Amino acid sequence: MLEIKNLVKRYGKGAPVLKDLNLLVQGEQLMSIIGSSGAGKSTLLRCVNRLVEPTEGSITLNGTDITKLAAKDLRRARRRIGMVFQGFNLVDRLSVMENVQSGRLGYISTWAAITRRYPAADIERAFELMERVGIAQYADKRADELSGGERQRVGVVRALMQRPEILLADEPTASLDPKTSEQIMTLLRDLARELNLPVIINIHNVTEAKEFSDRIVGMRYGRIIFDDKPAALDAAQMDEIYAGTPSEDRQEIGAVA
Ligand SMILES: Nc1ncnc2c1ncn2[C@@H]1O[C@H](COP(=O)(O)OP(=O)(O)OP(=O)(O)O)[C@@H](O)[C@H]1O
Repeated sequence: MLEIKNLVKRYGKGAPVLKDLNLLVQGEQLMSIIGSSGAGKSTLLRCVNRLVEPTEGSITLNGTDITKLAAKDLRRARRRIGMVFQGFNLVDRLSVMENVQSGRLGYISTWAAITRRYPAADIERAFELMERVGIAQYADKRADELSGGERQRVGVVRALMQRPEILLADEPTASLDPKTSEQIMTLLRDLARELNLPVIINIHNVTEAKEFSDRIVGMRYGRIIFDDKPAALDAAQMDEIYAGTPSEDRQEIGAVA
């Protein structure tokens, strides 16, 4: 369970971009964060693993307040938080298996990692996960030989190798074509259920968010102004979340009822 309480983020001496934000996320649900550009979606996601330092408030993951941790404990806590990126963040010249095993860095010895002598249990788990997401046949291929959708599957498996307690995905489909995007969203939704894993996705495409999420959080100017099931996201709510966003931009992302 992730519990965010009274979270405030200020960059430097600027006005807060997250304003006293509260959020509770439990297992087995795919939650999408939507909102216009600059609403604070990325900042919120990045506060959870402290890629961005929160200014005030607490972020508690299954009993551990992440905001209170010093370097060593923070490193340990970060292993419990999986992250999937828009640009996949793979090492192109390494194989799929090597990329996947990098999710276990911090668990295995540096020597084992350098010599690529991964524990048998890690190899077995990697194959199980790769088979689950449909990339096992590419284990020995270089990451840059794969398509975008396949690369994002590698990113997902790498994150799952950590056995995370929560999975954060920052615009995971923004670099993909519509059909592949749908496949990745389906995969993330199904994995949330299968692994009883809360998945939080920061996403621009409202059509996808509505189709695949169990819950949608709408942000505006650093605050949550909508938090409900997708079906509850009506025209009035959408107008509030996207007020000021040009209508052609809203059409493009499906931010119209
Ligand atoms: N490193 C930074 N330094 C200063 N201001 C920042 C920094 N990162 C983000 N901001 C500001 O914080 C606000 C929220 O940005 P954030 O990227 O979290 O929004 P977002 O909703 O994710 O936007 P987008 O959809 O465009 O990615 C914006 O006003 C942005 O300019």
